[in-house]
Amino acid sequence: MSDASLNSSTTAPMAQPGEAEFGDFFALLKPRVMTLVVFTALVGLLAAPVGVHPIVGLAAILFIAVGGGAAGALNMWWESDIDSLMKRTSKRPIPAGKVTRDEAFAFGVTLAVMSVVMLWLATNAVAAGLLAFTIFFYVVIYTIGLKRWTPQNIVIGGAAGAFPPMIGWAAATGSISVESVLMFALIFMWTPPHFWALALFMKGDYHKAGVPMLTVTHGRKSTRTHILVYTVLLAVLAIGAAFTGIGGPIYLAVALVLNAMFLRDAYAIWRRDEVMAEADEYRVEKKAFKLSLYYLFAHFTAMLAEAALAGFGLGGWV
Ligand code: HEM
Ligand SMILES: CC(C)=CCC/C(C)=C/CC/C(C)=C/COP(=O)(O)OP(=O)(O)O
Repeated sequence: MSDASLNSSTTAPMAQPGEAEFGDFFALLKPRVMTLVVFTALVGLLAAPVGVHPIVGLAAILFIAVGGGAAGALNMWWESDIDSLMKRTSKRPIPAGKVTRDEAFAFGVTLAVMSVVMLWLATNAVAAGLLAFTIFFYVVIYTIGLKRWTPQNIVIGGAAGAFPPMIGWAAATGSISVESVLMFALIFMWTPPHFWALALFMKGDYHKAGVPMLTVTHGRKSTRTHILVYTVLLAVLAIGAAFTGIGGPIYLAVALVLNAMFLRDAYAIWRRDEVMAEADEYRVEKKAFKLSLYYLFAHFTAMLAEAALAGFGLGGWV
């Protein structure tokens, strides 16, 4: 490879326009993270007390997925400089020299506009407006605004990832309700412990890239305390939600088990120091991160089960 085809700030290869393959564009959509995003949107849509025609429901979920993917592509467009510095992200399509920044930008904007317009045509203006706002929030407020500026980036920016069930609910009902706001709140409170557990074992990455994550600005001990505090608040919210319109006995059982497990892990993380964590290669932190994914999946599955039973006149506490 000639020097001219290397990126000047790193030794990463530079992409040539038009050479990217389908898989490279697909990777820009952050498909793995978006699976859970799309699942929470699906639960929002199905749990709503208004029946949706299956074709309309399928179209709505597809457009929400495309909108989420577009937001991921625009995030990678803006962050290609720091992505090339971090081990975890250095193989992404732009730093790996597969897709140019201009291609990623055009791809992201096209899909973002298309997803919003199509969701509007398929469902209603409230759902489309929420999708547009979510994309804007993730790309402009979180990625361009907060992420490189404040360690509260995750706490505030996490709202972006909490909107999808509200979008799903709005696609079915055309409105926002207490139930969909509760789903939002659950993801909002869940995001900080989900991310900070990972930040603890992705040691050095954010430091190297100069991103002011809590681990970098306030240190690792403080991050451990933050995880515990947020997990306690999350448990109160998640268990309390069992006694609202999205809950019921099945949800309560799931919430009690999962929150006990998550609290146990958060407490173990808080009790540890770096020497202990280094010794077992961050086993507890890795376990908590993995559990965070099951945690959210299980809570939303339980909400879906309650809503399905309600359809037969059996859900909730009545
Ligand atoms: C600002 C908020 C969030 C931040 C900073 C964050 C950060 C991360 C990071 C850095 C990873 C590591 C894996 C990767 O690079 O792909 C990850 C994984 C993951 N996140 Fe999050 N996350 C956030 C919110 C969410 C939300 C809202 C969801 C879904 C509702 C979610 C679902 C997932 C899933 C499913 C994975 C595992 C992906 C895999 O298997 O590789 N995250 N998250
Ligand atoms: C419908 C719609 C628009 C949904 C968007 C959902 C959304 C905003 C999810 C956020 C999850 C996510 C990819 C976080 C990564 O944070 P990061 O970008 O800081 O992580 P990185 O370091 O891996 O790039």
